[in-house]
Amino acid sequence: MSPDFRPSEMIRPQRKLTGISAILLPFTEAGDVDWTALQAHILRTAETGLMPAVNMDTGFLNLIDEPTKLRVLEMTREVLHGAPFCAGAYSADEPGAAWCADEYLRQMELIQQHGGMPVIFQSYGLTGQSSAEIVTAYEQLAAGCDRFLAFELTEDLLPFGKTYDLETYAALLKIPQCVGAKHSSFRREPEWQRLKLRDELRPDFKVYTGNDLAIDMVMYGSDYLLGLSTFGPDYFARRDAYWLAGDARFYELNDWLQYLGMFAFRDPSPAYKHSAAQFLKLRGWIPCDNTCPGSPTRPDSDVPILAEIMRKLDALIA
Ligand SMILES: N[C@@H](CC=O)C(=O)O
Repeated sequence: MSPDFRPSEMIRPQRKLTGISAILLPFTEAGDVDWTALQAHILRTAETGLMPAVNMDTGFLNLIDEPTKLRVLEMTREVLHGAPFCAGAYSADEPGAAWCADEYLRQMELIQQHGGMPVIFQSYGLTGQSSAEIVTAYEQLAAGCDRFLAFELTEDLLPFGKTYDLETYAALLKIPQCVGAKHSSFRREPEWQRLKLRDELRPDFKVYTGNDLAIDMVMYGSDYLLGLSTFGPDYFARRDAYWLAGDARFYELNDWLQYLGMFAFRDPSPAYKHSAAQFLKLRGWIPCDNTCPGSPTRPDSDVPILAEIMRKLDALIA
């Protein structure tokens, strides 16, 4: 990092944060999607003031089939009655696949028809290209919509994830339809660099932290699009209100949410989705903590630890 780069100078107190929450797709004992619980969680999230994001990693976008994706979009539109939401656009493929703009454009069109803003979920075909080709790919997608979010995902969560070089990121900032980007490298430095670049080149562009291991990146100018917030949109909404008000209670609430994030996203991090299900069951919000077939699980011994964190968080927002 260059010597002129001082994160402490980037802190932006009392800022109104934009929070987007990647909704967990819940499952029943029989292994089917629990549509009732999903509907309730989308609504609960929107009612706290966070924008729901469906069909993301937390929604098992790379594991669910087309009818399920479509039904999630339909349900989200119905339950939100015109309130804004985001949804992942993804073209399922294999290592070595060629870039497939047509399938992305089709998915983006579907999302927009349902009233959502597309989030470009990475794929082998997208990230397997050169930096210049990746920029061209986003430009192609921009021609198909008014607004979209880009998304850089850590390979720790999905093997086709990629963190772009800064030149590529700067090129994304030049695409008018790309109004923001979720950054999930799970590292602070590249996100600080992106914030710096954003401030220089395009201040209205939103850098959404996807760093569940450093949720205080919002203090430095990031907004957020997190999976962790699906565990407790109410906790996050309160934390954000404390930040806006300059209320010292922000810090302890953030500390406990971070403890939850560190625990849930520990190695193997893709199992965080089962941690989310265990936590939502403890909260009484879903009846079953089954996760999507094919997704890794956590041991039952995690449950008492999650319960202790939940009790602390509940006390902090009481
Ligand atoms: N939970 C996120 C992934 C991590 O950043 C998502 O669903 O996209």
